[in-house]
Amino acid sequence: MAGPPASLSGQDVGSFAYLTIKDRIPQILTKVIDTLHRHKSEFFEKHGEEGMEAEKKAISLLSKLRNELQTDKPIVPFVEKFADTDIWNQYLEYQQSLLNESNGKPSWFQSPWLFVECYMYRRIHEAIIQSPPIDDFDVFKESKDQNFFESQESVIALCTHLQQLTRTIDDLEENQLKNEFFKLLQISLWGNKCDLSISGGESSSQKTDVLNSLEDLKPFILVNDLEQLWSLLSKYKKAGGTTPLVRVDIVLDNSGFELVTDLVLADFFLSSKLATEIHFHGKTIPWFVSDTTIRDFNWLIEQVKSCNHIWMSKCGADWGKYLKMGRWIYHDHIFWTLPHEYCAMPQVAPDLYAELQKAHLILFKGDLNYRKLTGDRKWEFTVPFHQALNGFHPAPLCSIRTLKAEIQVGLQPGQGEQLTAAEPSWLTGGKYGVFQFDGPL
Ligand SMILES: O=P(O)(O)OC[C@@]1(O)O[C@H](CO)[C@@H](O)[C@@H]1O
Ligand SMILES: [Mn+2]
Repeated sequence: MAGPPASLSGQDVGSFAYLTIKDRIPQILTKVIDTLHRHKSEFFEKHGEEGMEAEKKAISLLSKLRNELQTDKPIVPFVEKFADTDIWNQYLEYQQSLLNESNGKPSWFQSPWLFVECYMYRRIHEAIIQSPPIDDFDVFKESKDQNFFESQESVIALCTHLQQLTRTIDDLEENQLKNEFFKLLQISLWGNKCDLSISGGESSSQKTDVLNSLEDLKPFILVNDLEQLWSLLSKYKKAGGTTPLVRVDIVLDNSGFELVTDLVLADFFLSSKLATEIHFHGKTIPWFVSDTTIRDFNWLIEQVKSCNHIWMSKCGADWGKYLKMGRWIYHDHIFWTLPHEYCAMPQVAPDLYAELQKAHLILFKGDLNYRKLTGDRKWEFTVPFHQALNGFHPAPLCSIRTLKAEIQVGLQPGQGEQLTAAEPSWLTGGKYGVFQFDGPL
């Protein structure tokens, strides 16, 4: 049998991968440098001269990185010792070995896009950890927080909706409950439109009322496996306590508005008794601009809790309690910020794979997770999702993703071609979305 297809790469001039490496990534780096500049006086107040020196050092390392990228220099190994340094450098050697026949060195435009894009964020982190005492500065924190504040109205609307729903949830008929479940899943899907790396780090918050737009957005869901999710979870609920623990894992994506939609969904899982335990998975380092770290997760819940709105603060208080009681559990693992595709998880991070195997359902949020699930490869549009997962089946899983990269599998024959003819940017504009399920029911 033929192996999986080639990786998306900057080699394909004019592709979204190429344009990302050429334009979007340098733009993000420039923004990071600017952020450090703007915090100069804060570093001085906190750390004196040493803080100023550290800022200078980080900026010079980042400028060097931007130059390497823009002149398509070879990818160089990491020097600073960190928890994942050896794994990263081994992966770099592996990429090198793939090129050995042609005697080339992996460079920015010649290597797989997934690899170089992850590498760029890891190099930003290296520049920061090499610059103590500002080595725990999150260069993206400001924009993540801004995204949350700018989405305030939508957050209030969502929290109010959730609180009204949970007050009467036990009286709902099965069909009504299913309807509400589908609504919150769709909100979580469209919440994924708001990531900050696609907009080159520019503000991209939620300003419209998603709740009232769901019907209008339905035609843009290209694969809709929501029924499978319902069958799977309602089966446990109907069995009435024969499976006393029902665990749903959510592999988080972006902080800000998207995280609120995920927490609202996670709250609903518990209130509806469709699940008894929610496990969240976040990033250990700042990643793809808007991704959630433990600091973002705690910060956001604290913000929701201390807000001057009765239903919003009630949500925050409930969420704090879930965490205290262990009904919500937050995990992080270095694997999520490695460049590997997920089919490599059993070898690279067997502990994480074993953890995921305990779930009854795993939800993978966002575009980058989709790219890693499918290996970021040039699959035909009609290849089944199960096949593109390439052996990654820890538990029943579902990708909840708006399309922001030139990759999509599991479509009907002709569907992809029709979309291409009608709307050339359908794969990358974030306008379309999928709920794509894999697993036994
Ligand atoms: O995973 P997310 O937050 O949905 O999207 C991350 C993302 O914006 O980053 C890349 C562009 O730099 C794209 O693959 C993708 O659209
Ligand atoms: Mn993201």
